Amino acid sequence: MMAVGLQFFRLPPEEKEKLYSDEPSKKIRLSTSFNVRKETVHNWRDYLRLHCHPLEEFLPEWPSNPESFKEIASEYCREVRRLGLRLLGMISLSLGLEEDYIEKALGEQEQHMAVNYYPQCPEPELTYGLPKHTDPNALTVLLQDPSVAGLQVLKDGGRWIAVNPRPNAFVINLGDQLQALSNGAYKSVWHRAVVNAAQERMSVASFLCPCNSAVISPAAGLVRDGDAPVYRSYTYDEYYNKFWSRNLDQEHCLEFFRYAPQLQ
Ligand SMILES: O=C(O)CCC(=O)C(=O)O
Ligand SMILES: [Fe+2]
Repeated sequence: MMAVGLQFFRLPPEEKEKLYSDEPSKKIRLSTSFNVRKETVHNWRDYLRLHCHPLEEFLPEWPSNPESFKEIASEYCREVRRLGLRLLGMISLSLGLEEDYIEKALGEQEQHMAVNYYPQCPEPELTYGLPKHTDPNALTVLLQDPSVAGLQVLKDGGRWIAVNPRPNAFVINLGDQLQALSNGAYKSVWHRAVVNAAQERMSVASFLCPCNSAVISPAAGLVRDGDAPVYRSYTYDEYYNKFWSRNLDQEHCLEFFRYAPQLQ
């Protein structure tokens, strides 16, 4: 997957330009930084963002250059989805919920993929590949470049620590929707990607997302008797629009969805 992703980014600019768009609602697009329409300072990243589920619907529009892209990336997406759904089952059980609780709550989940390409950067201390953010979706399966580090997560207490690549391992990020569904028991991790002057770097992030109409609210079983839920209910559509209407590096998007009785 990494190799075919890199081949894509090595294509001549005229070829890649055909897919360029800075419109977040487009389902297949090549873009740069994070949200060029909202940012005043851009980041050192290009990314190919693809909707991946149902595959048959989106596959025809995926890049056909490099030639093997569709075949390799579609098999990768199928396997990642199976892994992600298994993990959601285990997370449900870990919360004392039925194994299929989260899967049901998220509805027929969408799946998006970001193939991230961070070129070598002559002055890496002046920028980020991706600044501090949490993932707005439910669960992210992240494939890292096996030979170049760059991902960092924020630990309690405000220290950034490197999550260096390990051979044959994925990084699993819990996203905002698992924090909301678990009523804050699981935290959606702050993370960022730094760049470096010596080497380009890639990562492939697969995002499992609730279906747009799914109504997300803390699981009733996790709100103790007499307590108010931490978050109000909302549709994922509402959440996702809020997320893309902002720049990264701001407060946690879930803060806008805290339970406030007067708003109910
Ligand atoms: O490049 C990385 O390691 C992080 C990518 C990421 O956080 C994202 O695509 O949301
Ligand atoms: Fe992320």
